[in-house]
Amino acid sequence: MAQKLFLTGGGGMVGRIIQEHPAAAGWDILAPASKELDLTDGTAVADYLWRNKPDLIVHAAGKVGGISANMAEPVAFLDQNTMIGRNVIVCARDAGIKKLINLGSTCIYPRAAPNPLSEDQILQGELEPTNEGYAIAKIFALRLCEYIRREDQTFLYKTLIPCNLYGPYDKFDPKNSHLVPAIIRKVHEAQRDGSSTVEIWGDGEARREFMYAPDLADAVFRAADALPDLPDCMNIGVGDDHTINDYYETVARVIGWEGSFTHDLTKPVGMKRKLSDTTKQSAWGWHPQTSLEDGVAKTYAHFLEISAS
Ligand SMILES: NC(=O)c1ccc[n+]([C@@H]2O[C@H](COP(=O)([O-])OP(=O)(O)OC[C@H]3O[C@@H](n4cnc5c(N)ncnc54)[C@H](OP(=O)(O)O)[C@@H]3O)[C@@H](O)[C@H]2O)c1
Ligand SMILES: C[C@@H]1O[C@H](OP(=O)(O)OP(=O)(O)OC[C@H]2O[C@@H](n3cnc4c(=O)[nH]c(N)nc43)[C@H](O)[C@@H]2O)[C@@H](O)[C@H](O)[C@@H]1O
Repeated sequence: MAQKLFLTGGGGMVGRIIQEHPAAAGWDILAPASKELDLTDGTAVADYLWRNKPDLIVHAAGKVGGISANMAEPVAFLDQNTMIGRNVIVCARDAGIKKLINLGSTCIYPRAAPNPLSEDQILQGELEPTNEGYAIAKIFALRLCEYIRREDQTFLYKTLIPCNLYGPYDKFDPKNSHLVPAIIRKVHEAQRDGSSTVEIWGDGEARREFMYAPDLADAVFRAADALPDLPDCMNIGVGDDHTINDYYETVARVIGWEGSFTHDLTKPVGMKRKLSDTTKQSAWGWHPQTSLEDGVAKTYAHFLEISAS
């Protein structure tokens, strides 16, 4: 009899990719959309968990977006993600569910923390203002898992802290895109329209670490089978980063567009660098397998599919 997995955020990029991972076939997955189960409704979440009693929860739901979305809606990013995190984690504990994987984000690290960012730097300094609300909500959920474990070690509530992610089912709308899907759309449209230039936000010298989301799904299923051995929180990353300009060059190469780039220095740039320390991940014996070129090519192929449909 397959174990029951309650996956929050099943309709999103990470959630859909988790359900497409080969290991998903070994689980009986419950993945209600927000219209079926609004995770901001604590009573509904408690009722759902008591009725379904999953063996494991993977918490991938949230209000998620890139730098401009975070700057535009700090209240919603803080309020919704805190409510969702509290309801999923506390209601799980109250329902006696013993296994939970919570997804954090490397945006929780102090903006001035020396890179690479290690897990012991959490709360050791001011947060990045452009996504402070979201980061506070992510820190809240991470600490909530740790406190529950501190009160009762039988609750295996652990947090995986992914670096920036991209991949199929990403958000390509400029309103809430992260960098990679934003570049894919801009360069694709420049090629389609015969434009010779594409605009980069900022000077392009900021650095980011982006991991292909299917690699995170692989780490999640590996973690599901190894929860007792995991630390309370662990970065999940590629362990190397590139400048924003490099990402634009890579996407242009993959798409085959040979134009040039301009820089809009009035645009927000966020953290100068956000590279995760993958020492714990390496000790755990896992590393992502997808190169940036391959990941971008697969994401672009998916983008073309959904654009054509
Ligand atoms: N994308 C990144 O670069 C990145 C980096 C690090 C960490 N993460 C983390 O990874 C997780 C997944 O991110 P993602 O990129 O997959 O996000 P996403 O594509 O925006 O998906 C988020 C999902 O959360 C669900 N959701 C939002 N509010 C909800 C509510 N009130 N009730 C129920 N469900 C709700 C949405 O469900 P519906 O579609 O049904 O509304 C959506 O499917 C998040 O925890 C995020 O913080 C993401
Ligand atoms: C993982 C996510 O990281 C997010 O921070 P963050 O990496 O700056 O979020 P991104 O939106 O991926 O921006 C990454 C970097 O790319 C630059 N950039 C250049 N051109 C563009 C563009 O066209 N669109 C976008 N979106 N960026 C662009 C942007 O200025 C910033 O320095 C947080 O806001 C979220 O909360 C979350 O934590």
